This record gives sequence, C-alpha cells and structure tokens, in this order.
Amino acid sequence: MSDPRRNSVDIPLTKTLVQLKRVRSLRDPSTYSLSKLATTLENANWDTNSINGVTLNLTKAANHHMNGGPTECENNKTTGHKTSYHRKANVVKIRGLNQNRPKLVHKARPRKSLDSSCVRGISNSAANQVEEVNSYEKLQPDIPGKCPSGKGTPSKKKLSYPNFLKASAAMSRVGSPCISVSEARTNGTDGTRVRSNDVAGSNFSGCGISYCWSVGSRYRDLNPYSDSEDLERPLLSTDGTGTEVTFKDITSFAGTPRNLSQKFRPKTFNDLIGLNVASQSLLYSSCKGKVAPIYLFHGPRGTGKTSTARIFAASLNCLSLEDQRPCGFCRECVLFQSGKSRDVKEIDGTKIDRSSKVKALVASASLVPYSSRFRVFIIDECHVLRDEAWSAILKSLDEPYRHSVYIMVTSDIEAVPRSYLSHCQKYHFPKIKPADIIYRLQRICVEEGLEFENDAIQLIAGKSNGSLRDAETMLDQLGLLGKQITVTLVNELNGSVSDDDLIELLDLALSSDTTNTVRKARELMSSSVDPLQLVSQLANLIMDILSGRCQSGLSDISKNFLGRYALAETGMKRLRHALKILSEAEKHLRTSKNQSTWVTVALLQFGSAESSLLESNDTQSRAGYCRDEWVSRDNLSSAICYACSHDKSNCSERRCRRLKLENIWRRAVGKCQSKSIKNFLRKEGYLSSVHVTEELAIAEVGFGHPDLLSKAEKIQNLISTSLQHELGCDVEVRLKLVSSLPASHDAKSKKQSFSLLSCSGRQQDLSESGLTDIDDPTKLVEPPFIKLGPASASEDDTQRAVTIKSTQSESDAMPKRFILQNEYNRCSSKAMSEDGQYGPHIKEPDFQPSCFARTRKLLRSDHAICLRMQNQNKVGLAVSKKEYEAYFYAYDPTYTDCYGSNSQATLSSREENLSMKNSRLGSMLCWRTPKYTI
Ligand SMILES: Nc1ncnc2c1ncn2[C@@H]1O[C@H](COP(=O)(O)OP(=O)(O)OP(=O)(O)O)[C@@H](O)[C@H]1O
Ligand SMILES: [Zn+2]
Repeated sequence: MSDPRRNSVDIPLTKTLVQLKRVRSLRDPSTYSLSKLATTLENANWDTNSINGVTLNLTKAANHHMNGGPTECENNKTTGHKTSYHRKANVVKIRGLNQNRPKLVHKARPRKSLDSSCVRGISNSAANQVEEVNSYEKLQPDIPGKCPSGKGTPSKKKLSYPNFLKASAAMSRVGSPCISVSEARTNGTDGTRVRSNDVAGSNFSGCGISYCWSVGSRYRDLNPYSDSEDLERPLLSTDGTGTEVTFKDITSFAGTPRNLSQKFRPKTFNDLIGLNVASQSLLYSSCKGKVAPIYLFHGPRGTGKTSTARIFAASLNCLSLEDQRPCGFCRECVLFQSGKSRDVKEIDGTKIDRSSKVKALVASASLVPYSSRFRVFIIDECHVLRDEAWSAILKSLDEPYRHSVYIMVTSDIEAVPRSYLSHCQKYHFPKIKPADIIYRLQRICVEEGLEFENDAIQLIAGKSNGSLRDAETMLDQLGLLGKQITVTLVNELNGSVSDDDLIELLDLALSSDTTNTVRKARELMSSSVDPLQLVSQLANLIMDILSGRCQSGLSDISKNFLGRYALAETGMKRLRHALKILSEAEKHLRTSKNQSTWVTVALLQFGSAESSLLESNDTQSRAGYCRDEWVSRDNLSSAICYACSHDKSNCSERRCRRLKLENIWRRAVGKCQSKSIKNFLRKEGYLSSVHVTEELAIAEVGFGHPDLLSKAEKIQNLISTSLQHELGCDVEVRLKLVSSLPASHDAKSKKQSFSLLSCSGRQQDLSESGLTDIDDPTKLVEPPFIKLGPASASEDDTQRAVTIKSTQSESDAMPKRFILQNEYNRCSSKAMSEDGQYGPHIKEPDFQPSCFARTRKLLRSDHAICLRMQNQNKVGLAVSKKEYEAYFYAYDPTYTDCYGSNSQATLSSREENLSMKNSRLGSMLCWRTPKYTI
C-alpha cells in the first residue's frame, strides 16, 4: 500500500539539516545539545554536483553515528525512486533527489518530521535490532554503587559504542509515534507494533501530529522529553573519539541545563517540595497500577505541575519493582531521561488548535505503546484546549484503551469547563511555602558555591510569591553578578524598597507626620519604585508584622518600631487599619493615572482614620458608659477618666466640669417659680450632661424612679425653660430613668457622674465634689462645645446631637483621635452637591488656625456642623440622611495638609452603633488634599 510519506523521504532531511545549521548559528555549542549535531553537520561537506541528489560527506566524528546503521532505505513504493543511504568510508550519499523535488517539498511540508528519510532508514533497519539492544543490560549505564531496580549487584556493564548507536538509531526513529494505517499494518504483521483500535478509520494516513509533539521553542529549550523532530536524532560522541557511551553521555545529550530551574528540576517524587499529598498519591497509583485515564494538575505557576507530570509519566513506565519509582536506571527511565521515550509526549495545548490535530492526538493515544506500559500525554496549558479537543479526548477515554494516560496541566483551572473537570482526577499544586523555598534556595546556593545572606534568601522567597521557579530564576540572576547575594542586591534587582525604608515610611505615616510622610513617599517613588509595588510591599510588611514574623537584619530604628507596634495591642490595631486603607487604595491605584498621589493620600490616612477606629473601638468597649453614662454610675469607682484615659487625679478639667453641671442645675432649678417644683427637681433630679451645639443645647436630666420620671415629664417644658435661661440658648431636655440617684445628690458631697463629651475630646467625669469655684456657665456653650445644625432646624433635627470626642490631652498636640457619636440617623441634609462633589459647606475650606468663625461659616450648612478643638484644631462634620452616611473632615494645623477621614469613625445611636460606611466624600477630600495645603 502506498504510503504518501514515502514520496518525500528525502526532503525533510534536507530541511532538518538546514534547520540545524541555522540553530547552530543561534545556539551556544557548549550548552545546547542541538548544536552538537549541528557542529557535526557543519563539518559536513555538501556535494551538490550529483545530478541525482546530494552527497553528504561527513567527517569522522559525524560518521560515527552511521556505524552499524542501516545502509539502505526501503524502496519508495509510490514513486519508484530509490532512496539509498550509502555508507562508503566517510561519505554518505543520499539519492533520489531529482527534478520533482520542489513539488515533493511542497507536498511533504505538512509532515516533514515524519519523513526524515535517512534516519527513518536507520531506524527501520535497526528495528530488528531493537530487541537486541533494548535489553536492560545493554542500556544499563555504568553507575558504580547504584543498584538498579534493586535487582542485585549494580551492573558494571557498559554499552559498547556501536551497540549503543544501534540502539540509539533504533530509538531515533524520526516522526510521529502515530503510524499510518499502512505502517501500522505493516508493523503489525511482524508483531512489533499494532493499533489497538483504528479509530481514525481507513482514511487515516499518518497522524501528522508531529507539530503537536514538536512543542514550541520554549519547550524545545526546556524539555528534553519533547518529541520534536529536533530531538529525534542519533546520538553523537562529542569528540568523535569515544568508543563507549555511558549514562553520563546520555544525560548530557539531553542538554546542559541553561538555568538553575533546569539544573535542579526534580527527577523523583522525593525531589518535589511541598507536594507530599500529590506525590504520595501519584506514587501509590503508579506502584499499584491504579491509574486513571486522565489527570488534571492545576495550581499557580512554577509550583511543580509540569515536573510532577513528567515524574509521574516516568514512574508509570518505570520497570522497577521497587516502591521508589521512577528508579532512574531501568531502560524506560533512561530512555525517558535522555528524551528518547516514544511513549511520553508533552504537548502544548495551544498546538492542538485544529480538528486534524485533535484527531491525530486521539489516534495516537489509541496506539499501543512502543516499549512502555503506558502512552502518556502531558498536555500543558490545557485550559486553552477547545471544546472539540476536550470532547474527543474524553470520548476516547470511553474506548477500552488501557494504555493511554492524559495528564492535563493548567495554571488557570477556572478556564476549564466544569463538565470536563469532573472527568479528571484533580491535583492541586499550592504555592510553595516560603520556608520550603528558603530551604531549597539555600541548598542550591551551597551546591553552586554562591555566597548569600540568609535575609537575602528570605527576601527572594518572599518575592517569589510561592513560585519556586521564580525564586530559582531570581537566584540565577543574582548569582550572575558574581557577588555575595545580599538584601540590597535583591531589592535592586526587583526595584523594591528595603524593609528599613518601608518601616520608616510606615512609622511616619502612622504618627501622622504629614510633611515627612509625603517627603519619604516621594523619595521612594521617585527612585523608580512603582507605587503599586510600594503599596503591596507595605501591605506585606504589615502582614508580616501582624503575623509575628518579625524581620531579622533590620536597623535599630526598625526594631524600635516593631517594638512599639508589634508588641502593643493598640499598635496592632493601627497596623490592621493601615492594612485596610492600603487594600482600598490598591483598588483605586489600578485604575488611576495618578498613582503616586493615591499612595500618598492613603499614607496620610493612616494616622487620622486609624485613630478614629481606635477610638471607636475604645468607645464600643465602654459603650454603656458613653451612651448611658448619666444612668450608670458603675464607672465612678474607676480610677481612669473615660474622657482622656488618664488617671482621674491627673485630669485637669474634671473638678470644674463637675461643678459647672451642678451649678447649672442648681441655678436653673432656682429660676423655677414654683417652690414645690423647685424642691422636687433639686431633690429628685440631677443634670447629668449637657451637649451644646451652636444654637442648641441638649440637657439630660435623670430621675431615680419611674413615678418621678413621669412626674418630671409633666413639667418638662418648665425644666427646659429654666435651663434655657441659664444657658442662654435653646435647650432640649431629655428625661431619663436612672437606676439610682447618686447618694445625697443634692448635697455638695454627693457623687454625681456625668460625662461631657466636648469637642475638646474630653469626656468629663464630674464625679468629684467639694469644689466651690463656679465658672461662668456661658463658657460651656463656647468651644469646646459643639453646635449642631441650623437654627431653623425642624423638631426632628433638634433631636439630634453630635458629640465629638478626642482622647488627645491638651498638652499633646498629636495625634488627634476623633469619635463621632451621633444620636440621630436621619437628617434632611444634602451633604453632597448635585455633581457628586462634596457640598458647598466644605467647598473651599480655608482653614486658618485662628479663624474658627470662618471655618464654621465655611462648613456650616443645613447639614454640617463645625467645632473647634481646644487647641484650635478644627473638625467638620457633614451628615446625610442616606444610609447613616456621615462625612468626617478634620484639619489639624500641625499638619501641612488637611485630610479627610471617612470610613472609620463610628456613628452611634442610642440603641446601636452604626458604622459609617460611606467613603465617597472621604475619598474626594483625600483626593483634593493638596489643594488645602497651607
Ligand atoms: N514543588 C517543586 N519541587 C521542586 N522543584 C520545583 C517545584 N516547583 C517548581 N520547582 C522548580 O521550578 C521549575 C519549574 O517547575 P514546573 O515547570 O514544574 O512548574 P509548573 O507548575 O509546571 O509551572 P508552569 O505552570 O509555569 O508551567 C522546576 O524545574 C523546579 O526547579
Ligand atoms: Zn525505572
């Protein structure tokens, strides 16, 4: 039967040789195996004078591989041309190249690699010798001390060179493993090879899949196992003088490793790092013969999927009876390691892009293995396979083929349709743990004689993001520098910031040192550090600190920082919050054109916003006190002032605040006309707190019994009027039931507890007694008190009060910590202007430390309040009725910038704490921060 491939038997050789010559010119002869053949070919003397063809004169070296090879190619049955392969002394003649050649070239192109005639000639003729040379003993390498297959003493037998060449020639059969129908039949008759099922039908004329096998250059470079036409070549002695080929020769033929990844590519399951489960399972599977038809290896890049697939493939075909498979010494292992196995194919998924190739693949899988137990197809990047390919492969699994195994490899399992996934036995390859990477890198350094700093290795491991290949590649690059591998070098190579620099920046940002934060951030980003990378590095650093992975090799300053933050709970909270800000900033960064600004803005939020969070946490922890402090007197016994967290004895305003409230109440009650009411209020009621905004004061008055409370409710207006007279502004009175009245609260010595949450940030505990000085109560309505809302506010509006507290002590300029405690959750405000920008009330905040009035004016609107800190700092708050949104805006004259803090302040109602969730304004304020620099 005619075999079309034979029409072109001589063409591919020419092409291959030309190709090899080209390759030779591109590749380093000392490192790339292909060039070894090319070197030989370079010495070839092409004689084109022959009318019938080309005479190829090979030098002695080149001629070696012909020894023992066949001398005649089989007849070309179609054309009648005789393609001879003469070996005469050092001259090999290839005949049969005639005038029809261009035509043949054209025809033959699609399956050029199938038809390298002379090598085919060799292999075909050598086919009968395969049995002879394929035996384990003949291929057994000389490896003293090793006991192959565990079968007694190690073989000392060396393969003689001619025999080896026979073997290699036999194994070097060029072309696809998929034979044509005719070939299959031909071979089938002598029992060397049969198709188990001719799935392609009688039309199938050769698989033509060598393109599939012949993986791209990447695979050719990296993969000695690929069944590409390049690798289908005879083995050559490098110097031409050798007469014996050892195991070493074979492995070296597979190619000198070009990088550390190749050099240290795992060869057994034991070599795999961090893949215990997968390794054990696959090893067991191959040892026990429980082999699934299709596997799927998935996971991030550089985690050993392809390596494992290869090891598994080798293990499946390993002849060893031991549990340690692949043994590395049996015939199959040697074939595999030398890249000569015909039964293990590595295919790039992108190459199976046509139905013809899919068919060819499936047809090929249906063939019985050449010499092994299984035909293994490793399909890399399987997520690019088309549905057609998947269906064909999966369908073929239904056929009774017991010998084909697919190992699908992908780093993007999401892209593989679920229906296909369920057919596969899946193995996940997780990111390699840093500790494992470090261990591996250290071992490589030792083996390669590289000097290294341990911290540098740790840094590399950290930067490799769980990819061992990335780590090895980085190490490779650093090793080229010929210096010791140091942290600085690693940072330079990666364009990253050192941990000391990062910590300095973090410290500045957390301590709200705006000027220096901006300066440092600029400095780092201008030194070619990508803003995104800076954010990512900062986030990683914080995570390291939070997870207790304190860095070694840091400067004293950095250690000091870690001592302050990593060991203190508050420090950890700050860091957590900073991390949150960074993660939000990262989202913006990806879409922003002005990334540096975003980074700076994020950094500037560390101090303020994080403080809000801290305070909010503090507040929540003592929420009962803050919300109902006038009810509960449990905290009276506490030695800590809840206003400033200082010892009560050090609280400077405590006593006078206490007296102020007592006297306000006393004088207000004194203004009542009715003596009985006067007595009732003086005896049964007490003023627990006053919250004063610009035009409204909210006074809370407590009574110890429900009956008393209901009685008081009847005279609420009277109480209100009295207080209005006393305070000089509208007063909203809130009557509360308290568990018990302070002991002899009407006496000077009574213990009365209330808290005054003022804009100064003082939650005043006025439980002290015995003070006689009475300040002018009107001072209470001045800052530090807060003014809420417009005078024209509706009654609903007047129900609202805002308390802003800072734990900052007066003497302490920074940091500011604000808490928003909001007793309302609705407001008829329009905090945002229509264009989505922040409202007119804060349009052009022109903050001057001394111009509180102006600030107030700027911030003031139906829905904004402003207040002044005792030390002249200002805080603006705008609220909206939407979703309890609240916008917090702060300015601190000790900073050069003003900045917004959005999401972390806590809006709390009496019943519940509501987290402020809106971030819009905060972002905008932050975004426009530079405008407000003064
Ligand atoms: N688990 C591992 N154990 C040992 N070496 C590993 C491991 N993972 C990766 N390597 C190293 O990385 C190199 C590349 O690994 P491999 O090609 O198997 O990764 P991969 O997961 O298939 O990557 P990709 O998805 O990018 O193809 C190996 O040569 C080896 O040096
Ligand atoms: Zn083996």
